[in-house]
Amino acid sequence: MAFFAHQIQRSFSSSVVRNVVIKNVTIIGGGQMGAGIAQVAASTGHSVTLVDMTDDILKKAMKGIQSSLRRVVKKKFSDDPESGDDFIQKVMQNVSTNTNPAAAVTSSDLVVEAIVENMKIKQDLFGFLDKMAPEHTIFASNTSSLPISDMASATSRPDRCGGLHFFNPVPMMKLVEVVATSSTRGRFRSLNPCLVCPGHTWVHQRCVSVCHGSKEDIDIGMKLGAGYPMGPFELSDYVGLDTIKFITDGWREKEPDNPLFAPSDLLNKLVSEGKLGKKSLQGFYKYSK
Ligand SMILES: CC(=O)CC(=O)SCCNC(=O)CCNC(=O)[C@H](O)C(C)(C)COP(=O)(O)OP(=O)(O)OC[C@H]1O[C@@H](n2cnc3c(N)ncnc32)[C@H](O)[C@@H]1OP(=O)(O)O
Ligand SMILES: NC(=O)C1=CN([C@@H]2O[C@H](COP(=O)(O)OP(=O)(O)OC[C@H]3O[C@@H](n4cnc5c(N)ncnc54)[C@H](O)[C@@H]3O)[C@@H](O)[C@H]2O)C=CC1
Repeated sequence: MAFFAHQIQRSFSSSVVRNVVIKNVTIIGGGQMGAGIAQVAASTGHSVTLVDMTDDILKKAMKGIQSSLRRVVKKKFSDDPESGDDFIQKVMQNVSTNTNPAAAVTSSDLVVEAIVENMKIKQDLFGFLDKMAPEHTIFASNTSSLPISDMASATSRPDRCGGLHFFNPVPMMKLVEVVATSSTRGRFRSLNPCLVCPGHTWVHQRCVSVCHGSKEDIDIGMKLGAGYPMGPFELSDYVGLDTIKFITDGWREKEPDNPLFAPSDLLNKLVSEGKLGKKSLQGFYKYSK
């Protein structure tokens, strides 16, 4: 988890940004990714404001952070549970919540958006926050698939916009893709200038081909045969089927003839029924709370 501070501060190295000390971090979107990013930022001593649309969502996010921290301290403080409790308390004190994004960015050094995977909604958010946040504030997106430069174009600070693509579950995954744009490249140090994660096509292909084999067989085969921790259907449920659909629909718009992005009736059906995966307790599989 020390990764967060280290990674962020080393990555944003434009002349505008180089001397900014990142202390106050605002995360917009308190879903599975936003809550995880808030957790790692708070665990590394940052003062975090987590923003979402309702208090209920934020309450759920805070509960999720607390239970994830309990899992973390069980290992980290296995010999000293009291220190583990202190750690959880300190981290939780570093996180506040707000349903008003304008108020949440007034003293922010870094904003990370982790809202729905939709360009228009992300652009509207960046455009709005641009008017509210101080000049030095860096805007980052956790997008899985959308071009950062298109989001940056909605702001007056394209040289201070980038991608910070965390992986799910954030507290466990050590990889963060740092995405530069043409305005930041050279000045914005990028660890891995990967713009799009082609792994999703693989997941998508499996969705299209489920009619040729059971999902259970495919998942078990990939776990036993390829050593993956989750099979493609389990992983899709874990990521969220709405997110998977947003990603693949976006790619199809760009490359309508590419068979890799052909629509999946099964995926569309599940999403239209509100079966979004683990977060809604039903997707390809059923889950209990
Ligand atoms: C969509 C995008 O744009 C990009 C993406 O993110 S794609 C998705 C990338 N993520 C992956 O591929 C995840 C693949 N899955 C995995 O790595 C693993 O299944 C997993 C780490 C999620 C869970 O591991 P597991 O062995 O299957 O289950 P489980 O036993 O519950 O967890 C293993 C450990 O991780 C811990 N853990 C799991 N999730 C956690 C969380 N959210 N917070 C804290 N700890 C967690 C557990 O407490 C457990 O700890 P112990 O070893 O001490 O028991
Ligand atoms: N789920 C995953 O495995 C991964 C997702 N991502 C990306 O992270 C982003 C978020 O994904 P998830 O956390 O899975 O989604 P999610 O559906 O769990 O959470 C999104 C949250 O954003 C909130 N929200 C939506 N619009 C908002 C707005 N205008 N203002 C404030 N809050 C708003 C929603 O209420 C919801 O709580 C997406 O861009 C996704 O592509 C990136 C890596 C992995």
